[in-house]
Amino acid sequence: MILDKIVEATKIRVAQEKEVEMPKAVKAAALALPSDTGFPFEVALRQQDFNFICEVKKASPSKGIIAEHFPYLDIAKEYEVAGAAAISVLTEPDFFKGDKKYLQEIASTVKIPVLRKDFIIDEYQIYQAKVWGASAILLICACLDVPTLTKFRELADSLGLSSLVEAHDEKEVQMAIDCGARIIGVNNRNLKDFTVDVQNSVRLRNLVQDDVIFVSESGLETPEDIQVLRDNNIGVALMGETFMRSPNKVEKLAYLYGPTYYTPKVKMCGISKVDTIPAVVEAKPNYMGLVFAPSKRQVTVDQAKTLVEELHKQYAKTYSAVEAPMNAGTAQDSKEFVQENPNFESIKTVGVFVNETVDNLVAIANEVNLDAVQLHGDEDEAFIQALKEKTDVEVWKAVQIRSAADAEAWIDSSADMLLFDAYHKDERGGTGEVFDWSCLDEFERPFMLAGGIDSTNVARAIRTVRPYGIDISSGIETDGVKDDEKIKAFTNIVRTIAH
Ligand SMILES: O=C(O)c1ccccc1N[C@@H]1O[C@H](COP(=O)(O)O)[C@@H](O)[C@H]1O
Repeated sequence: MILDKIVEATKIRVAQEKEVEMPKAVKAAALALPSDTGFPFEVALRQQDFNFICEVKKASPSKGIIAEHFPYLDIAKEYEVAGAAAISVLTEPDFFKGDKKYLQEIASTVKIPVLRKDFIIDEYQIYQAKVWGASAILLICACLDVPTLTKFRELADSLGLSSLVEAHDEKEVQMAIDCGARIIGVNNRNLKDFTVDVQNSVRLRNLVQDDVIFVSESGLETPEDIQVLRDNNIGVALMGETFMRSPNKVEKLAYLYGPTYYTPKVKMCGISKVDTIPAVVEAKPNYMGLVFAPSKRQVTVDQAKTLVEELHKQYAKTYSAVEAPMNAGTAQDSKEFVQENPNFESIKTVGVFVNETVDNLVAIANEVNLDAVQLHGDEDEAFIQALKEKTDVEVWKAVQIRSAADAEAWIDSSADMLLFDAYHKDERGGTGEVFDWSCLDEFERPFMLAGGIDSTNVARAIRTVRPYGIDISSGIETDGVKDDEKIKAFTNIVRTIAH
């Protein structure tokens, strides 16, 4: 059987590797790394109602070479952008053409957790996985007995690594349960004859308790396959070949997930240069944000007026012929055009302030022609109510989140919109830091999600949090400057995944 051959080759490989890197040294290096990881692989696999582990795989014994051209880092980055929960990386060299460098480089590049996919028969390989940056290892029931599975799973736990324990039939599922697995994967491929039957994981699902993460592996290809898993209480799919053969992995994952049935509003914040306006107009977000608070993105009232006027002018020029053809071109300026075409919706403008007075807020909003003011300071409910009495512009309240209670405290606020951002001791916003979105799991009011949103996490943000809108600032910058290419890429991702 092929598995016996792989295990024999693995024994030889591990022996050779031990000659090159002494087990004592590898163990010491692994033990020197933090073990209080919080098991990000497991956390990620529970984050959404359905999650994908996407595999970086060059070849397999059953299919031969899958990817002649193998830009493994680009593939991994694309999986992250697409919204994969985790990435599986083959390190087995003889049969799967894997390599430790794939794991090392991918783990140090992406922010999502990485699984070492290999044939683990020796503790040495678990220490290696830790040193190479993995968050999880694969343990295969067909290669190990229950005492060894248990010992390896416990060792992985002690290092802060999760174990995906793979089974193929009833007996092996029982072995996985007996070794205390918290994640059980059922391989739909029979390693004896390579036949694939997606129903295999469905058939074995009921043998595993609900509190164990259940992964269906191999042979999955279509949205219908995924629906079958969902219908049978299976929340994770591990897929390799299907993704490897897809030229556009973002589109592929969106297709497998199916429609989101909503499109979040998008606010692009911290626009401070007229040069950026064409990219914003082309991207067509719902809101453009201008920062009036002290910040590297701060604009004066005069600069803001120019930016808003330029935005409306360029927007009208670009879209009026399509969206308001009757009056296109007759108005003298953009303000006049908007007045003459009340149904023509340009990009709305939001001013970002920290602890500004009510009078100043009203004056600036009028002068700049803002549609909303976003309050990022210590403004309380009484302040918001006082402000709302003096202006018709929308009032948004930004709240820094450390716990669910921080959001809950604002549930009854009279603010027109709540915006949740990452907590920072010294900064009021624009930090590029992400907070724990699970704090918003129970929050039942529309809100804007901010804080470190970028192209690599927006797909998961939309699918996991389903916010009313997404607010992005540093995520569309390079070296602190707004980047037209990032604005474009971000927009394409949101359009591809949310519809
Ligand atoms: O962007 C700023 O410089 C800023 C300064 C002061 C208050 C708020 C600010 N920006 C807001 O911060 C969040 C998150 O931004 P990021 O994507 O994490 O960089 C967003 O709401 C901005 O409007």
